[in-house]
Amino acid sequence: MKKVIKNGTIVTATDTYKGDILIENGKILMIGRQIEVDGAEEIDASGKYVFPGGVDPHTHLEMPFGGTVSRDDFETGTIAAAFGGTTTVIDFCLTNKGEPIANAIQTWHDKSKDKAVIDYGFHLMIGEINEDVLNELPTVIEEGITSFKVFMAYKNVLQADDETLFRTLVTAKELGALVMVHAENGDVIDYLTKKALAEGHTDPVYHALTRPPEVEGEATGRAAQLTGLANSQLYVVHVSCADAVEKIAEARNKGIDIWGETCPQYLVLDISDLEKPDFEGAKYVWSPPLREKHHQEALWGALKNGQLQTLGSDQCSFDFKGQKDLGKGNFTKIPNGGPMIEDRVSILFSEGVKKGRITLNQFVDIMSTKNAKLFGLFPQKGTIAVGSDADIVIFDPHVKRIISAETHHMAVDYNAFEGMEITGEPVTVMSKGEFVIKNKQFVGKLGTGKYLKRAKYGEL
Ligand SMILES: NC(=O)NCCC(=O)O
Ligand SMILES: [Zn+2]
Ligand SMILES: [Zn+2]
Repeated sequence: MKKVIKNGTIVTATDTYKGDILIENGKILMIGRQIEVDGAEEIDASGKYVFPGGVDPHTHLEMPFGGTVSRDDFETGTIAAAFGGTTTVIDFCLTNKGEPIANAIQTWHDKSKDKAVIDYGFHLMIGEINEDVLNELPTVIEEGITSFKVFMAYKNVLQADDETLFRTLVTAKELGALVMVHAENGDVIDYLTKKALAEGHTDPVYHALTRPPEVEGEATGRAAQLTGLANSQLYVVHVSCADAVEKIAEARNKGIDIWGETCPQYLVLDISDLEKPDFEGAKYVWSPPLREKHHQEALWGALKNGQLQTLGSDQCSFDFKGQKDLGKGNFTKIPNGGPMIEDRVSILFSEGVKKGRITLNQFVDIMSTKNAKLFGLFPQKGTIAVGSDADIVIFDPHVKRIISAETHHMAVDYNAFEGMEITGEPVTVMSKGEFVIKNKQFVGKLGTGKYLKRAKYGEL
């Protein structure tokens, strides 16, 4: 059945205008001033914004980590994402050294199939480069996994060495993939954490104190230099501090093809959250860690002036009770990660647009369009245009609400933004023309979200 979204203010990364949107067979068929179609279902968007669905380029759903598994899976995670106005996620497929990559990818297909309510793609983690890996990568690209992730931290677990990073950059250039890095100096962190524990420092705040901004700045600068040397392309995930922003800006000024993502937690939370009593600081343990407050303005400034281009959630949720408490008495055993998928879009709108830090069009670009472009999904995703998937968010820009675990839709037992008042909320969310959220109620079906084969980097 055809649908028409009527009387809304359509906002894309470049334009803001009043118009109606006609949808048929999952696609946007027409955009115009007054569209009347006999028999079409009409959805009134008067007084609301109509955005392209958010594209979250950074999630870890049902991911094994720190001796446990992240709580939100492709079912609860994508439902929560939809409530928050996100209609596409790109999740990290982890690999194990010595095991075929094809097995790892199959594991991620098994986790997601018949569960997701919005579309999804995968990035591939590269932990080693050898002949077997090199032989498999062309097939990986053919299967639409066109971004490779290298961890420069988590020594003895996920961390890759510089040779692996460099060879990944060289190979990615040849194959048309975008390399993503978790940029922290894992060796220095390893030294600092052992020293802290030896001195008897076990509280959650030591997670941040043993991963200072310098270790992120250093790793970001190193990755950027290696990208220049390889004449390749790099996307730095979860940038948390001014030190890393400076390195990205410096590299961009030199003409290096480098992009930077930050996350909502770094824009609104700070290191003082890690000092909360009764082990509550563990709720805020993720990597890179929360920083001193002044870093927030550097991140907002970088989003405004284009030195950072995207917002990912880095969703990797663990319950406070039963998971985070694995690290009671030893901060290094607290599983790293937090629940962010649901509030990513609304926090950017409320703290960014409403507070005048970014424009409405920048907001759409940062939470959706740029992500779709960088990761080979545009214009199928990331915009409102004739022929694009009808992934659409009808957003009330005036409603005020308090974020709380009591009302969120993630499976996890706390919300990192608990008690924060924000303005603006998705009311209705469509994936490929079908309602997933209708008037703030979940009406979607498990399994309607499908795997997305993505285009090569730069090939639109
Ligand atoms: N960010 C975090 O602490 N956990 C998820 C894995 C990662 O992105 O490093
Ligand atoms: Zn990371
Ligand atoms: Zn992550």
